[in-house]
Order: sequence, then C-alpha cells, then structure tokens
Amino acid sequence: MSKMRRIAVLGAGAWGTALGLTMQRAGHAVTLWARDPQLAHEISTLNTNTRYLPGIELGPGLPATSDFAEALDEADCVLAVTPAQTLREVLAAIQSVMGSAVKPDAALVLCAKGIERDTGRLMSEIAAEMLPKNPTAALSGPSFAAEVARGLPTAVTVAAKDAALAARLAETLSAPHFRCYSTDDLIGVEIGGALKNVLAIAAGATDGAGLGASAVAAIITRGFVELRRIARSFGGRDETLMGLSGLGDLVLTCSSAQSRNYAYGLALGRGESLDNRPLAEGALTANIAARIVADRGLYAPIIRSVTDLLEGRLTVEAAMRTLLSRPLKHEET
Ligand SMILES: NC(=O)C1=CN([C@@H]2O[C@H](COP(=O)(O)OP(=O)(O)OC[C@H]3O[C@@H](n4cnc5c(N)ncnc54)[C@H](O)[C@@H]3O)[C@@H](O)[C@H]2O)C=CC1
Ligand SMILES: O=C(CO)COP(=O)(O)O
Repeated sequence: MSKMRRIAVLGAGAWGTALGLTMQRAGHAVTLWARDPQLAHEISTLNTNTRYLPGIELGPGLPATSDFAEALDEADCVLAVTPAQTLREVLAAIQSVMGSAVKPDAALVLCAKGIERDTGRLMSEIAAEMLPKNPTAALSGPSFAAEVARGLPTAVTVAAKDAALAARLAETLSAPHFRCYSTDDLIGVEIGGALKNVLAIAAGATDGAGLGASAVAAIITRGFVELRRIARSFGGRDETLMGLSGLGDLVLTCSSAQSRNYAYGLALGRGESLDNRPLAEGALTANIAARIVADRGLYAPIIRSVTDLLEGRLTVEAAMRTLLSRPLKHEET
C-alpha cells in the first residue's frame, strides 16, 4: 500500500461517495465534500447516502462536510467528482481557497466524464486554464459506483501527461478491490470516457426501440470506430482506446441498464418521458461532440444521430434507416 495521504473528494453523488469509500479502503484520510449540508450530515452520521447510493451501507466513519475549505484543508490530493458541466465552477471555488485551505501543489484528479458544452474543452483543458500549477490527472474506466462502493473488483486507468505522476497516483488511488493502471495518454482517456456516454445513449435507444441485439452490437462496434477516429484527431492513441477507459467502459455502459446513459437511451427509444431522470452525461456531451466532429471535418454519423434524436429531429427508426441506407463501403476499423 502507498503512503497515507489526505484526500479531498469533491462531490458526494454516487461516484464521489464510492471513491471516498475506496480511498478509505486504500488507507487514506478522506474528507468528502457535499454541496448539500443535509447530505453531508446523513453520510457522516447515518453512514448512508440514500439519494445517490440507496441500499448501500457506507460503513462507519466516512467524514463528510458541506464546508468547502474544511474538505480541502491540508489535502495532498483532490478528486473532482461533480458532473462535467460543473467542473469550471468547482475549480473556481478551489482557486479562491488556494494557498490557504488547499496546498498549492496538491494533485488534482478529474473524475467526470464529459466535454464542456459551451467551449468544447476537455476536463484537463479546463484544469490547465484554471489551476495551471497543480499536477493534473484523470481517472476513468468501467466502474459502476454502486459496485465500487460494495467493494466489488474494478479496474480503471489513471492518466496524466507526466507518466511518472500517473504511475504515482495509480499507486496512491489503488485499493485491494480497485486496481488502477496508468498511462500518459491523458487525451485518449478523457475522450474515451466522454464519448462512450453518447454511444451508450445510442445503444439504449436502439434496444428501447426494439431493433434487436444485432443492431445494438452494430451500433457499439461502428460507434467505437467513430470514437477512435475522434480521439485520434485530438492526438489520443489507439492502444488507449482499446483499453479500460475506451473499449472497457464502452462495453460496460452499452450493455447494462445500470448505466444511466444506457437507461436514458432506453427511455428515449421507448418513447418514455425523459424528465426527472438521473444524470446522463452523454445527453449533455452529444451536441458539443457533434460540433467538434463537424469543425474537424470528421465522419461520425452515429454520434450525429444521437444529437438529432435528443433534439427531436429524428426517431430511432428513422436514424437507423438513414444509417443503413448509406453507400456500402470497406469496413474500416
Ligand atoms: N456513477 C458512476 O458509476 C460513475 C460516474 N462517473 C462520472 O462522475 C461524475 C459524477 O457522477 P455521479 O457522482 O455519478 O453523479 P450524481 O448525479 O450521482 O452526483 C453528482 C453530485 O454532484 C453534485 N453537484 C451537482 N452540481 C454541482 C455543482 N454545481 N457544484 C457542486 N456540486 C454539484 C450533486 O449535488 C451530487 O452530489 C460524472 O461525470 C460521471 O460521468 C464516472 C464513473 C462512474
Ligand atoms: O461511467 C460509468 C461507468 O464506468 C457510469 O455510467 P453511467 O454514467 O452511464 O451510469
């Protein structure tokens, strides 16, 4: 086990709570920050998080607070685990306590999977803009929060441009049931995590519309080609996308109704209401992903049809008809 560290986990939703527990299991001193004081109180006194991890006993003593500065106090490592579209806001809050509540050299680990809607920036690009002095990494890979919280075996990737930092953080963040691999392909890991959510909506919608398991397999496979094409255009490496944070997470998210993105797609395909559903990051990333595809002159018809579907311009059946009626071509993989 690596040396004990002070770890601040920002965000007490499903993933933040599961990671907080995991960091405790790794032997670290953890403080979980919840925006909502009632939730912080529930976690630290009742050992439950009934809103985000219902039915899971958190075990005694996961310290949680709604005081941002208290959570960051003396932290060596900060895990940012709020939704992708809120990262800028959370990093601005860190900036405001930098040097007083948070160590100027604290490592920042980005755990959200998404692309900023208004700017097209990846999570690491936002961090480089707002906290340029802090060593930054991303954690991604196939990992359902409820399973990780239960201590079920899970493997993920920790990525940083500095390979030594990625390896050090992988050692720090690993726990007996939580195995972290490391890579220096930060961009590849981030694109894999963000785009698999969009493809999970496509897979769920195909299933929801009753188009069959063969169609779902075709969507996953051809969607993966699009994902890799986009990642390559950012400089992401193909070998990374074949790993846990690409193919691994795509397989998990496109094949289980435990995935909120897949479940969102399923509801869309069935024509059910999309109101008041849990967070589906893919629905927030799809439009900007389609814009990036257009700006870069790339070809990604499945990702584009998810945007059309979400914006009501197309039905699942019409999207599938369009995909099937394109000119036949050589199978590029
Ligand atoms: N749930 C999972 O299995 C996994 C989730 N992730 C990623 O982690 C990120 C967070 O997801 P979850 O924890 O599952 O979501 P969640 O919906 O369970 O929780 C989100 C948390 O962020 C808080 N929050 C929302 N807006 C905020 C803001 N403006 N400022 C501060 N806090 C805010 C909410 O109050 C809540 O506590 C997402 O990007 C997701 O893709 C990654 C791996 C696994
Ligand atoms: O990222 C995840 C699993 O790796 C969680 O997926 P959902 O956000 O679709 O639930």
